[in-house]
Amino acid sequence: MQLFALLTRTAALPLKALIIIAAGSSLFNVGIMILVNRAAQDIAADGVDDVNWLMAGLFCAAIAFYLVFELRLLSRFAVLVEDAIHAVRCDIIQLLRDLNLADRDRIGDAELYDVVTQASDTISQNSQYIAIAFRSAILVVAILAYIFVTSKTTFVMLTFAIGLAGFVYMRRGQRVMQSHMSVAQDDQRMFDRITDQLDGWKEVRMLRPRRIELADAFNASVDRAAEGRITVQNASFDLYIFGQLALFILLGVVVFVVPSYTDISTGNLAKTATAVLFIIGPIGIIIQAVAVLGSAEASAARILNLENRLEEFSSATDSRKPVNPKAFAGFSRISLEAAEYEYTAESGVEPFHLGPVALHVDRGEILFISGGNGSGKSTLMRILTGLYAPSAGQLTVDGRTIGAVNRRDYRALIASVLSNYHLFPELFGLRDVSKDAVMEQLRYFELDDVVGMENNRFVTLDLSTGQKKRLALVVALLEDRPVLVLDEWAADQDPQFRKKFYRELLPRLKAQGKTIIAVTHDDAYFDLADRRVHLSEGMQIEAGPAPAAEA
Ligand SMILES: Nc1ncnc2c1ncn2[C@@H]1O[C@H](COP(=O)(O)OP(=O)(O)OP(=O)(O)O)[C@@H](O)[C@H]1O
Repeated sequence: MQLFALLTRTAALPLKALIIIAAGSSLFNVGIMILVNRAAQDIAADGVDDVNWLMAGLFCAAIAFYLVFELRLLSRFAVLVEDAIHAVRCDIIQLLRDLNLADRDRIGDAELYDVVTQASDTISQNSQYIAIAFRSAILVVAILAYIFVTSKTTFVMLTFAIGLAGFVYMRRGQRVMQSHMSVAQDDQRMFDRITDQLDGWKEVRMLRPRRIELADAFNASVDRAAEGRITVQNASFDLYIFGQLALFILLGVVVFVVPSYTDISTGNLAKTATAVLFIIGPIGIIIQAVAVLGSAEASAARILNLENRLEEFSSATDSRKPVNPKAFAGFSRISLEAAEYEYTAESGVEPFHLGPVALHVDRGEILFISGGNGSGKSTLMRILTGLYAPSAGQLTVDGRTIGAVNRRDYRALIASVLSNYHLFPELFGLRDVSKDAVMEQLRYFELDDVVGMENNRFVTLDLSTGQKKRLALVVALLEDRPVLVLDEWAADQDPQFRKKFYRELLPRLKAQGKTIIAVTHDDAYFDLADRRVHLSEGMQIEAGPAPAAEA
């Protein structure tokens, strides 16, 4: 059972303690039943006289003890479940943080959000059912033991009937569980459509047919998800009805079949019938729990499935030893030696292949990378930044190959603004940078009027495209690392600032000893580069001489 595997993954279930608490709760529950039976027997024998205070007192005491054990069981289980969910969420986020970019690209956001939020919440919200079902199972055993003592024939008949009904019930329960899994997939598709709507807000607004078709697609995904839910609910309801029916049959067996086929006494028949009435409650709870736990089981399966995939990826990822930021601090040359990269083929489409590429950049140099759209520049930058591992050839620093063991040390050399960069509202990882240093950079990038800092947070990120890119470069420069990697940074800048970037900032950074690797289409500034690599359709071709013209 996946749910059990998930709950016991981080710490063994304290089964002994739980059984003791559940047994305590069941014991007092059975005690209540025996007291009721006994009181009924006394009344039948002696008629109703005064209140039997001893029995009433014992009855109240049994209820009080039952409550104490029951509450303890529920709270213990809640802590257990929350601990397990917390641990699994942390594990998944940790595994995700450690993923290579190439593997990260293969995990859908919808699946990730589902696992970290919805699937975990489903388990958390249903945890009390696990506890109550566990207690109910023990209670059923205890009541059956009582029936065994009262009438062995009834016990055999009941055990057989409960076993048969339980078998059929569980088989039907598996089908419900499969329906839960397909509902989760429908939900993920619906989430993708919502993302399309939110991310494509402007595009949707601008083209009415797009709005209509996207709305149709969204409605279809919502309908599908709703249909799936109805199927699950109907199946759960069927299961519940089947369970109830089985219970009535059970009662019928005791009242009609048992007296006819056994020599049970009237007194024992009454006791057994009461016991069956008492067993109906816990069996009913187990029935309800199985129906509800189907969704928890499906959620646990989704969580463990994602975790397994992440673990598979992480076995091929970078070493977990602590990063040594000084490992390559004194480097002289970064090189790519016949490096190649190929994306994973998706549904029959020929994957893009980069390389072989051979290049080097020496400390303090400026390397430009140029090429047409889709020629592989960004892919090359991801290799140069250590985000992608080359599928052939190698990335080296002063002859040392960069691989799984030292890739994180290598990345500590580099600050970057890549394509699809993300601006964080806070200066994460830059706590030691003074506010003055930040303000100085903001002034240099002419952002001080629009972006302020408060408590290490930017006051706003509501900026123009070019301003956002400037802010991303501010953050990269504050990282103060020896190598700066920029992917078409100047593309969104106005001509004045573009000139300032090429003619003032880059030479200044070079003078400070920074190594700069930049993707650029600005051929008017190619003369700045110490060397240039040109790509065409993934192949490295000889870079032409840089135009001498001053922009
Ligand atoms: N995650 C990915 N999975 C599969 N293929 C990809 C992926 N990212 C990019 N590609 C493919 O790799 C090729 C090169 O993309 P890349 O982004 O490196 O080009 P580029 O030179 O930076 O283009 P541009 O100038 O348009 O930004 C493209 O044809 C693209 O389809």
